[in-house]
Amino acid sequence: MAMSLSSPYGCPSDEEEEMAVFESTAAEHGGLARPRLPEISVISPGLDNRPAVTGPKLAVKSGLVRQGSGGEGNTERVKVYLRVRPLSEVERQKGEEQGCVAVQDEETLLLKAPKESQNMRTAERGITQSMHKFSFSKIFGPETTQQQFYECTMKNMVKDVLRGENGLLYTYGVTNSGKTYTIQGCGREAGLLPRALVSLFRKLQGRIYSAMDLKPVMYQDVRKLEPNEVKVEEIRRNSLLKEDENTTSRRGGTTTIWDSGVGGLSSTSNFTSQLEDTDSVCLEPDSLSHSSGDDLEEGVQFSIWVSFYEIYNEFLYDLLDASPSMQPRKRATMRLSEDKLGNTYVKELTWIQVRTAEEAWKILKAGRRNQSFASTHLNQNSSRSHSIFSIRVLHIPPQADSGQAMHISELTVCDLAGSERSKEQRNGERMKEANNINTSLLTLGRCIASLRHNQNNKSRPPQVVPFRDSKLTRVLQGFFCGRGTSSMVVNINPCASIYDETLQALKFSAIATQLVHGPSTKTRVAYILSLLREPTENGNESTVLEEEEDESDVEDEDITMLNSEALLKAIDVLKREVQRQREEKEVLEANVREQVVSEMMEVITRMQDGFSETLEAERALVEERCEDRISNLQKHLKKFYSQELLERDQEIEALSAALDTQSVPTPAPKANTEGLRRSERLTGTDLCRLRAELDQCRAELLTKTQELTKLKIQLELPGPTGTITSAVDRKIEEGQRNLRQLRLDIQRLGVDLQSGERACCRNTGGERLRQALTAADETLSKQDQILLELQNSLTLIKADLRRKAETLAQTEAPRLQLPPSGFAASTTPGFCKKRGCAAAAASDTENRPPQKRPLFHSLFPTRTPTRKYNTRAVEEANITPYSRVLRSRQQSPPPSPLPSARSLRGKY
Ligand SMILES: Nc1ncnc2c1ncn2[C@@H]1O[C@H](COP(=O)(O)OP(=O)(O)OP(=O)(O)O)[C@@H](O)[C@H]1O
Repeated sequence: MAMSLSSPYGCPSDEEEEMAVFESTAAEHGGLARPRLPEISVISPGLDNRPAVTGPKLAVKSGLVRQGSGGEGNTERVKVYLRVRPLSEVERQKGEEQGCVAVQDEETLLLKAPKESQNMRTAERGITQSMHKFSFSKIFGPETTQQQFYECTMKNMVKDVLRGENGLLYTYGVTNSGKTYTIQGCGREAGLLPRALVSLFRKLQGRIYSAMDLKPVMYQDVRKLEPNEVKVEEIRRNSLLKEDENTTSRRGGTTTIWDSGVGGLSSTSNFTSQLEDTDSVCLEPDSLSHSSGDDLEEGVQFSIWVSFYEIYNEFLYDLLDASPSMQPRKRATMRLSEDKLGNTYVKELTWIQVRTAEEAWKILKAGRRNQSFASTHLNQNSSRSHSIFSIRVLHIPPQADSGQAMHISELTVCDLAGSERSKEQRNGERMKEANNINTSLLTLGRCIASLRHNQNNKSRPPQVVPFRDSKLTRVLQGFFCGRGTSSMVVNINPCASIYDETLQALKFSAIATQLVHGPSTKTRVAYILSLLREPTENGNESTVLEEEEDESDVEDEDITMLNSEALLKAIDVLKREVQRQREEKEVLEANVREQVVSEMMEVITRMQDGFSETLEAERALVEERCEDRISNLQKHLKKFYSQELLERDQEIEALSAALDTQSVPTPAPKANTEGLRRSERLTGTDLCRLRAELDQCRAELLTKTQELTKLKIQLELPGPTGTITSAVDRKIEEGQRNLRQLRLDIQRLGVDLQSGERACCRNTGGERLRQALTAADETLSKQDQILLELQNSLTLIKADLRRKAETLAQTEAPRLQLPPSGFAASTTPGFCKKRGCAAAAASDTENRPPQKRPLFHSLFPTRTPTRKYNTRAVEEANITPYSRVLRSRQQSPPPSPLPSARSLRGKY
């Protein structure tokens, strides 16, 4: 989401500006209400007449709180310094100098909107003023030197940190306004940080604890290191220091590109940056000459550790962790964690022990090489991240081993990234950075506004301060909540072209100027002392404490000045207080737990109801689906079996048709017969085979019938009758043999058909098959009948022929004396014999016609022997093998033709 700079600070824009926020803008100038606005908008904490926030009730009473610039009775306000940087030559040539920034006095700044600014346009429409007045703790003009700035801003913080206080200094401003210049410096113009380091080490001369066995960890704890851990620390420290030396020796304008971890290659660290111009901390000879460590605690030694990290695109990167490489690589991010008291700290942050300012300087430079810089349209070497350099001072008492408490104090210097209109960034990565920078600065602004609101409205319920909304505010939270004091340096650039941005930055800082510090370490001491003055249970105040009260005033509220009796008393009071607070908390916790439990129970009940409803609905749905599936299955099964039955019926019809026509080949089993059961497939194959054999038999029968017909015709024709009859006899015999064979085959086929029909016709149109087979049998019977008739005719013919032969013999007897040569053969014994044979055969045939009788006997053993042959033959012809099957069926109960739908369903 692109954000413009119009209100990234939690400040309303000019249009929405509230009088309550920016204090007495109109009231100061005659109370003119809109639309007639005053010419100048006055934004100043000093002009706030309302009583500023008071600290802890009893702390004020005892007068322990330091007086701030806000006047008597106010707690100490947060120091907000303004630094105006000089215009560069190029900027002057571009006409940037339009007198829009004017320092009126040490605390007052006047802004006049230039012609082209947005502010001037809105002012011309009467919406806002074109001039704005701001007040700050101190304003530093363009001519201010680094040394002067240090003296007025950070020098005291260094003193405080050596006394055991924590301090934060952060720079804020539009990009290219001089923040990095102020913190780190440029060339020989060392900034606040190197000066602070030099000052610190000068004060600690001879008091440095050089062993590395005590290391700061977590929020503000100390850990004793094992010898092997000390070695690791030594290696890490030396490698960083060596890295600086190596880099210095190969310095020549090389640029290293680092992968920032999130958005690809976006961080550029230029070796020829401002800091690299100096190999050592360069300060004026007399700048810190008066520094001395006289006010340090007696016998205490100091171990100094530094860390350096940045917040880039809402990710934390350790700037001292990276080993140098010329290859782009992915940097590891760090996480924020909380100790058991809820204090936020950076987990796995590298802390390096330094023993001199030079070492600290080298570490700073080594870390800076890993920092995210990029070129923007306003600044060639713009910081794209918030960089945080921390110095932790371990106050090691002389008898540290004897269990005497060790103390830690910290000085943190934060160089915030410059705010900028994100829409002016054409590069996607720069735009993303700008958005993240603006978002975190916006959160910082909201936090400061909420803190101010809470401080000004003690009687109302406090607002939640959104520290958790950004990494920056989370890591700085402690400094806004009593961990120490914070100071803000607002940097501005007097260029006319960025007037609107400068105005917004100043409005943001105006809110910060109204902040007071949270209860500091000192005020906590005051709080303890105030507890000692609390009325005792019998209503009298502690006399010991009354004595100590004056003393504490005199001794500048130092608790260590109290005598042991008072301290013991204080401890007792504190113990009681702790006990009381614990009990309070327990009651509170019990209430909270009760509420949580009841709410949870409600939620669980609601969830239970919801689940039951869902379960019911699911069950109904599943039931419905199952029913649907069952009905679908039934439908499909029904369809499948109907189809199956239809196909079988068609097959049977085809079979019947084939049997009827005797010429149409039996249709081959369909390709989909694979799905049929094995028995059905076997039956189908057998049927085919049987049909083929039946057809063959019929064809043979037809041939024989034709031959018989031919013979009959031949017999009617005149000719050598003996030859003809004998040939006919042979043929008849042959035909009879064939017929016997055929009948045997038919009998076998009948049996096979019977079994096949049993297997196949149970579920199909068996009736039709039966009819077809009956018809076939009838045809066969008719043919048998014809054959019988033929045989009878043949017998008659033979008898006729015999008679004729006898007649002929009688008529030819006289001629036997002189038989003609043509009849010699017929009068030969062979001939007679043949004739005799023929007669015998005829009589035999007559006595034993037809040859099929034994076959019919075997086929139809039930025929009545008393009947005449012809009747029997007809009967036997009517009793076909299939009719036997039918008869046997009629005797046994018929199988059910089709399985019921119920049995099918049960089967599947
Ligand atoms: N007081 C000053 N005297 C002389 N030159 C200055 C002063 N302040 C800033 N400059 C110069 O102005 C330029 C921009 O300064 P600097 O890089 O410190 O800005 P910045 O606010 O840190 O920018 P960014 O937020 O983009 O990092 C630098 O060239 C610096 O040397």
